[in-house]
Amino acid sequence: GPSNQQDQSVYEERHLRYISPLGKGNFGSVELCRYDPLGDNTGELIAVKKLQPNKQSNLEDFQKEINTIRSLHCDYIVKYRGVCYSMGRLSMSLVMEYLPYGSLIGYLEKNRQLINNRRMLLFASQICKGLEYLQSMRYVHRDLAARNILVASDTLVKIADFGLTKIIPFDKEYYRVTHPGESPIFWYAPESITESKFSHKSDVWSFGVVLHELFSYCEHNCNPKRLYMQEIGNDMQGLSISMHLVDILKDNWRLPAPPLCPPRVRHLPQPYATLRVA
Ligand SMILES: CCS(=O)(=O)N1CC(CC#N)(n2cc(-c3nc(Nc4ccc(C(=O)OC(C)(C)C)cc4)nc4[nH]ccc34)cn2)C1
Repeated sequence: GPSNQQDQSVYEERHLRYISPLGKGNFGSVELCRYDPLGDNTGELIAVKKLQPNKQSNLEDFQKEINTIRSLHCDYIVKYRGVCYSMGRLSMSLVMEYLPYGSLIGYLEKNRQLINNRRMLLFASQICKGLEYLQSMRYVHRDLAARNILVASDTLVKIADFGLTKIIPFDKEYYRVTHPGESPIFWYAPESITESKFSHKSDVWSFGVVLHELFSYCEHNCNPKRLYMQEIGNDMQGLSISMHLVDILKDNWRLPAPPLCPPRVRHLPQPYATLRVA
């Protein structure tokens, strides 16, 4: 690969210094490491994603995730750095840029007082531009949520975690998933719940839920899951949660605008109102 360390593409495991855990999911986990070939602690900090050594997480999906993130070059999408092979265990890890401020959820909860509407709209526009870039590459993210948005600085956020991302076939407008798996249904558009159909439009729906999280400052007592369950809980009749959710959405119930949401965001101008958002 290119000479300087920044564009490194293969990282040698022997120079990787584990520092701390950064995040965890069903099939993978992300760790903070320092890549320190000189052994003098001057190496760069990197985020390393490993597969959980359980049976379900399969290497093929991880390989697809690596190929996806490697093909993305956008200021509003977390950057691929390279891969690290661990021969002994015949497995590999994904090396990415380390975003020091962590997930958007923790950042909003911690810095709530300091963040005004102007900054909130800046973050929203950056996520929107990241999504626009993904759509220009025919990718559907399928897991757009505040938990998967990372904070690079006080004025920059990036879309991360491409574990569920799919490419829309050239002759279709949507991607149909065969195995719904662990679905984040409270961020899903109705057609994704009922027909496992994912498209640029369903990503826009999820972006609407992310806007709700943003203007709720990711407060856990008004997160989308809790608000939807409160609404559904009132008429639980044995149907599955997802069927109840689709019912209230088809009855045009929507997440209530967060109390602190500015009027111009609360009431989108008419043309945008047709943009189905959560
Ligand atoms: C879903 C399966 S998953 O396991 O693959 N996985 C979880 C996932 C969700 C998303 N997105 N994730 C990505 C990162 C991540 N974090 C960072 N920085 C930081 C910096 C600070 C902190 C922090 O203060 O944390 C504590 C716990 C509050 C001390 C956390 C993270 N930089 C990154 N660069 C590339 C990825 C990446 C973490 N979790 C993707």
